[in-house]
Amino acid sequence: MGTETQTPTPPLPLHSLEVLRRTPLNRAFALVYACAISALLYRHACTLLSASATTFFSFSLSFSLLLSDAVLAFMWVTIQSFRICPVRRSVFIENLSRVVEEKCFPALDVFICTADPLKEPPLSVVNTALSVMAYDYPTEKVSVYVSDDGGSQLTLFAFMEAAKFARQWLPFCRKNEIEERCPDVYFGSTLTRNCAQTEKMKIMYESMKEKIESVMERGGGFLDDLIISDHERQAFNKWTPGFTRRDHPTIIEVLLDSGKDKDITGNAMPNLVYVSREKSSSWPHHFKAGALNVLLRVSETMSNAPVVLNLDCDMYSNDPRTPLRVLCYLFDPAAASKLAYVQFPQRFHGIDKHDIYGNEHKILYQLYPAGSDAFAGPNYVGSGCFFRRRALFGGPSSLLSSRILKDKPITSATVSTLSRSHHVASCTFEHGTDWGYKIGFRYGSLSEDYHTGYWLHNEGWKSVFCNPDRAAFLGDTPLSLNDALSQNRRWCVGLLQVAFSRYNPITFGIRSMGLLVALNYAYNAYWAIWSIPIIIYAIVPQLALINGVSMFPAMWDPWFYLYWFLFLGAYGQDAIEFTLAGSTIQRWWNDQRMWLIRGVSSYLFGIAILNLIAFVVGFAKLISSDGMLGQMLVQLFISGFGVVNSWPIYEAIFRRTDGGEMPAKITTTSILLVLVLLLVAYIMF
Ligand SMILES: O=c1ccn([C@@H]2O[C@H](COP(=O)(O)OP(=O)(O)O[C@H]3O[C@H](CO)[C@@H](O)[C@H](O)[C@H]3O)[C@@H](O)[C@H]2O)c(=O)[nH]1
Ligand SMILES: [Mn+2]
Repeated sequence: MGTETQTPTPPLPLHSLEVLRRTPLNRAFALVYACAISALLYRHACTLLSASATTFFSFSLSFSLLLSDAVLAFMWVTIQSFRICPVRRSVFIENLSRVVEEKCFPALDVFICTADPLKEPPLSVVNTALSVMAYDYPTEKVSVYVSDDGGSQLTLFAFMEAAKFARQWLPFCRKNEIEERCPDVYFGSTLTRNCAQTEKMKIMYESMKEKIESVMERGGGFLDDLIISDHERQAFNKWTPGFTRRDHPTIIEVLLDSGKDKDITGNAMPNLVYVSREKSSSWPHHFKAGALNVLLRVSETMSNAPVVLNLDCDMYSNDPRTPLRVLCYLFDPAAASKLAYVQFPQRFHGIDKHDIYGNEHKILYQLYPAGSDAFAGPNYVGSGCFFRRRALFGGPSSLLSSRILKDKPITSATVSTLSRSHHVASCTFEHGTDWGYKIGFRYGSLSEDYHTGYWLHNEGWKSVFCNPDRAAFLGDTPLSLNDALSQNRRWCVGLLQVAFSRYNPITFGIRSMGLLVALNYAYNAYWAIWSIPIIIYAIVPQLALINGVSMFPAMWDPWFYLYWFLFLGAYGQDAIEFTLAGSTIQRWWNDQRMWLIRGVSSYLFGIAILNLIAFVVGFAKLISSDGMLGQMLVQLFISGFGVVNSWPIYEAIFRRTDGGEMPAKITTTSILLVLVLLLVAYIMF
């Protein structure tokens, strides 16, 4: 940023970093736990080599246990990178005005991605945009770019309406110092002030909402009666008969131009630009990463702000002062030179009290990022992230063309600007360039966010995790079990694409980022291998239990206590961390349960049923033959634990009738699969 060199050393701190008190405890516990793991692996290795593993069958049994525990041990090691130095950051917005004048604030480009008007209702996308347009930030410095990968008239129409509504909404929020700047949330809350002005505003909002919803019902076909200006009509004429979401020309509409457009009190409006990039079935579009790169280039031809905020369409701003928090880092010369981005956690609204499907992802989005903040910083999670534009164009010490550094007014979208922006949004533009590989958001993984953050850290950039008490952004999260699991599956695929690439965090990352940062990344990259121990522990001990074969140390064996220590130690530490981060035990329980369910579900739902059978049969057998109970306690515990944790699945199968139930086909297939498994096991044991 051009301003960095002129800024004097801050007389007052803009931010601080504090190491959490539990750090020494974490380290000591890690040491003890590491010894316990080593002992266990040693025991497995001995069993494997000893005479008791002579048959192929007993060898496989011991091997499966060794494999499971080796994977668990590996994941445990990666997690220690988050526990070795957890920190908490604070910012002091109140000191900002003494360090920098408002007129020196950098311009801010906000990128909002949407892809499907039916799944992502335009009204909610519009609400996201309005909430950031109303930031407590010099309005003429804010530009909002909306990327519409759905290529939908519905979305464009909604934004035309939003542009009109914003002229009322922005001054209304400032004048009344409203905290909730997402109109839908504000008018939906009980705290709304009852006065004539608020009433008037609410009526305007409702009328916009009705218009947008009525167009949605009509499917967007007949807009004629709702379009008043010729200019608007011209825009919709681009939807010619051959237009589909996969094949269509670029559409760019400047809906608000801060050089020209004023709100009802005469103040400048932010820029608002609708972009639907060219699509052609013969060119790859690279999903969200592709959309973001188009916005990077289109915005470069227009406002070219040095700071870029990226938001998913369902993540509205919940705090108008968020950009000021980011400035606290950008205006600290010591921190800023290598700072690529400031990441706010994804936090969600509408989660039920106990979060039965673990949708909060507290560990992923809040706990572990705070653990990586002492080193290179948190990973980029796709939304709620403020980038320095510069960081997306090569490492901190690489040379750059000067074009990136200049921000400029949108200057009334001249013909030449518009033709340039159409050019950079075309689907052939990137062909033969570094886009997506060396610059911009990175291609090659379904989890483009993880992948991009990974490369920035590899290039030597740093990042900062900012998690204020009042959530900066609030988003939607899948509320049904099926959606939650399919989202997880998509993430796992994207992460594995990195894990199995030449540039994976272990063989490549450790050399380029150092051990601890690479382990931060390895934890995510290898997320999917949790399923190996989870599946093995969900099947093998149960089958053995049903057939009366013992696999674990008996109650009177000292190794028995090692198992308990490892299990309780891991779970206990997890539960303590979770609750210390301000959550409840119920939420933690549900979270760990979803972890197990995720581990098995990408494969088959049948496993849950196996647990139930194993538990019942095993229990009946043990009761009838005394002396066996002590021998098989660990196995019985494992399947009992499985049963308790699979509760939501049983519930979805047997009890739910509210649309969240498990499809009958899946249930039948699972039962058949389990029967086959049981038969095979019976023959083998
Ligand atoms: O071709 C596409 C596909 C998606 N999107 C947008 O990308 C965002 C995220 O997609 P979504 O389907 O909602 O994925 P989620 O699993 O909910 O998103 C999480 O996971 C993604 C990576 O898989 C991250 O990019 C997101 O930020 C993160 O919230 C949404 O705004 C979409 O509109 C596009 O713009 N173009
Ligand atoms: Mn989403």
